[in-house]
Amino acid sequence: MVLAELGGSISRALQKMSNATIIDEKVLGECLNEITRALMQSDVKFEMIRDMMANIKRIVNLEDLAAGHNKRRIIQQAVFNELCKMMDPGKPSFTPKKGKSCVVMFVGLQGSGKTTTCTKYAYYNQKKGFKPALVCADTFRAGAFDQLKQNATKAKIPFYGSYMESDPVKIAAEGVERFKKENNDLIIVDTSGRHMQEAALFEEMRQVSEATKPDLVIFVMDGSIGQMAFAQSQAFKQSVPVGAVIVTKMDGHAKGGGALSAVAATKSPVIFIGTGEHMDEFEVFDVKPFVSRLLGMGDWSGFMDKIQEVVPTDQQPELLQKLSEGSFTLRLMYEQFQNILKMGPIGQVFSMLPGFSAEVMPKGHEKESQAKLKRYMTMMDSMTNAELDSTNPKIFNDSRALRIARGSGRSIRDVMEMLEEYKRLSKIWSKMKGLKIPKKGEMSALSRNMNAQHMSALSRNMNAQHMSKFLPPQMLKLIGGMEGLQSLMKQMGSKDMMGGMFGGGGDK
Ligand SMILES: Nc1nc2c(ncn2[C@@H]2O[C@H](COP(=O)(O)OP(=O)(O)OP(=O)(O)O)[C@@H](O)[C@H]2O)c(=O)[nH]1
Repeated sequence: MVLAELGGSISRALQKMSNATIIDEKVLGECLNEITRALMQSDVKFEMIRDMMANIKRIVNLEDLAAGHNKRRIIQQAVFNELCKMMDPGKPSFTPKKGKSCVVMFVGLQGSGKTTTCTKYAYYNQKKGFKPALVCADTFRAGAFDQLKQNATKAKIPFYGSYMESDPVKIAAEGVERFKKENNDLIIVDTSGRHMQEAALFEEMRQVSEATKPDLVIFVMDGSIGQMAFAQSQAFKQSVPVGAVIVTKMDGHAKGGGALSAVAATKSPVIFIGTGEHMDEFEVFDVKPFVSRLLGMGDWSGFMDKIQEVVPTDQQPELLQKLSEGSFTLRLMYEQFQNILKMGPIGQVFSMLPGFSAEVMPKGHEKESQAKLKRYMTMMDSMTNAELDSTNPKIFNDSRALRIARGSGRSIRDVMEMLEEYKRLSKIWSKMKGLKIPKKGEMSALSRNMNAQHMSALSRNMNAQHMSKFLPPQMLKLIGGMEGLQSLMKQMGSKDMMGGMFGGGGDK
């Protein structure tokens, strides 16, 4: 089961529970059993699932929850929090600082994707303004140096290695010294891949670590190693001070559950995931937005960042205004599809939108998904202005549907499918109704003075008082007024309040 499917299964279990008239022990038990099954199928370690379930049951004590309490929301929130807790060791990893020389050492099993990931990491940070350099201390695999050299040259990153020298400790120490002298602020050391049984190679890795004194050791693991992940990452942690994890090959059929085990075994956070063989197929990993996206709840701050990036500045206030009025029209959907098509890695963007999970837009199916959007847009091109600006899907009677189908060369069934999609999205996005937005002029001033990072920092730094001003009154009431909001923000960390609150998988 790939992670997107895991998210889908958990969302469905929660949805099934939400559809029940009364939530009693039986309904809750069934929901938790389904979630347990889904996690087991994703290779999550049994002990972790057991603890997660015990915690949820402790938080959601149905007997203690008075009738007025919103049990659905409390259960969904508990599942969300526990999933986050599983992936969050509670302490951030070391982050390199520009202009200050730092050494990052990569370790991992043979073939896990270490060498590829070293270059991706260097390339990513180079784009952020660092001066990275690569040192190849993998003298074990013939061809490792060539591979690193080739990748480094492509990305114009300086590198160091040797065809002659067979002592990795010596190469590592020399490389680090040289790049320190050359004022490179991010010196990345690639080491040989190991098998768990090879005690001598583990010793060698320990010596490289001693010689280079890394500020951060990153454990690279293949996302598909499943149940073995716990023991393997633990073995690495026992030899070198692993401080962060990168999970690779998350684009394939990786079950991904092993990643959670690696977090538990190394007590270190996952900081990036690899999603392909190419240099830029590399994503920052952030727990709450990830879980939010996994469950199809959207990643509001990520989405806001994307809006800042791609929606033309003068269209931003209008979009937010319309959303705040709750008038999600077909025209708005059309415009959003247009923006999405412009935004690039469509799967990524889609999963940030409330209502779309990664399951809806699976990686590898981007072409089909793009074609679908274009098909919908062609049908919308055959609509009248009144139809596009209406918020009432009931106006689409048989004769209108037939006209649109004929006009666009599609079948009535296609038109119906597109209208169903509109209804589904409209329901989700209507939760934005009442969203307080900056006044006219303020938004463009805001965009002029702020970049995407500022925007997400803004939503991160909001306190409950600020947040309450942005919430529709009925939503504030639903979560128990200011007091409820404060405790919810404490539980979630304010960063993803918006994603959680406006998300599709949220309250019912
Ligand atoms: N699909 C996919 N392939 C990846 C990813 N990361 C690495 N690979 C591929 O995995 C294979 C092994 O990657 P390497 O970087 O050579 O692995 P390594 O861990 O350095 O190998 P050793 O030096 O033998 O330990 C290569 O074919 C890479 O292209 C990823 O995120 N997705």
